[in-house]
Amino acid sequence: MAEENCSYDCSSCEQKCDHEGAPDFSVPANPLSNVGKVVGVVSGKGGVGKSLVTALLACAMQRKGRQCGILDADVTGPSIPRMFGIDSLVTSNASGIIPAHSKRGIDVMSVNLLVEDKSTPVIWRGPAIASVVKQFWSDVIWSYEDFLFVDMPPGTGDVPLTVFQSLPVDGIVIVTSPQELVSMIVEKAMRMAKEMNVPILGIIENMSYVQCPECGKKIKLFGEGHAEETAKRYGIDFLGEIPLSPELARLCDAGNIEYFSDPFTDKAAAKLESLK
Ligand SMILES: Nc1ncnc2c1ncn2[C@@H]1O[C@H](COP(=O)(O)OP(=O)(O)OP(=O)(O)O)[C@@H](O)[C@H]1O
Repeated sequence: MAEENCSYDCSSCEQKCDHEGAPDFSVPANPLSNVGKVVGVVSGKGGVGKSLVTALLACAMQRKGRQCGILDADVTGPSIPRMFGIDSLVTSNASGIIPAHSKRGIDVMSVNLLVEDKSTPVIWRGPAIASVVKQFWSDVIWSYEDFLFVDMPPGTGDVPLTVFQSLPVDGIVIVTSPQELVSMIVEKAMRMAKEMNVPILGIIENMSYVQCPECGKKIKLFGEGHAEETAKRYGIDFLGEIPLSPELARLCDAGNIEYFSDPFTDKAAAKLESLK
């Protein structure tokens, strides 16, 4: 069969050809790596708090006694090291790159840990960025991780595609904010996940409300969010909402996100536990 007419679905095809199944773009992990579950964190657009949710999920699972790592695939906007207050450079040996460690032992790999001057912009084309992400999987020694969280760049471009094709992703968490067209974002993420054969673990809404410090009332700054009803409509788990919190912003800026006592990711953490 001509290559352009091939769906790579050999289960419904009787043609004899020289390939079996879809082309395999998977990249081998570093031989010294030992990774349990790989969880991608995605969003429809930038600035909705995807990196923050990635960090909070890793902190929540680490608190539960699970060893966690974060692969920062948001190469052009890496914010994970700053949230954890990591500014040293990573080191390497003959076997690979050794990730940095946060104060509470979360392993982190990010472009920002490779450059002295953190304000140097990464001005690379898509294929170069995608190749770096693959190296973060193949060259980094993720020596023992129960969970490796991948902070994806926003959208459905080159890099998310590379991550889905190259890494053994066990599931994705979608992060939305109340301002967004949630159903469109969820639909896009669902289609991509389906095509890539990756399960959607659920949706988390960030910046859902602000809690009045005087009376405790929840103020919906951006109006009513639609993440929960959208999740229901598509049969996806709604994993919770995170308020806009000045304390959280302050801890992020100070590199102390691990000290945020966070009840907001409990449901998501329980879902991740169930992956075991
Ligand atoms: N719920 C929140 N409360 C307080 N600050 C928040 C909250 N969510 C996000 N922020 C702050 O907003 C900024 C953007 O968040 P973050 O880097 O997680 O977004 P992002 O979706 O990963 O963005 P991008 O994809 O463009 O890198 C950060 O400085 C973070 O500290």
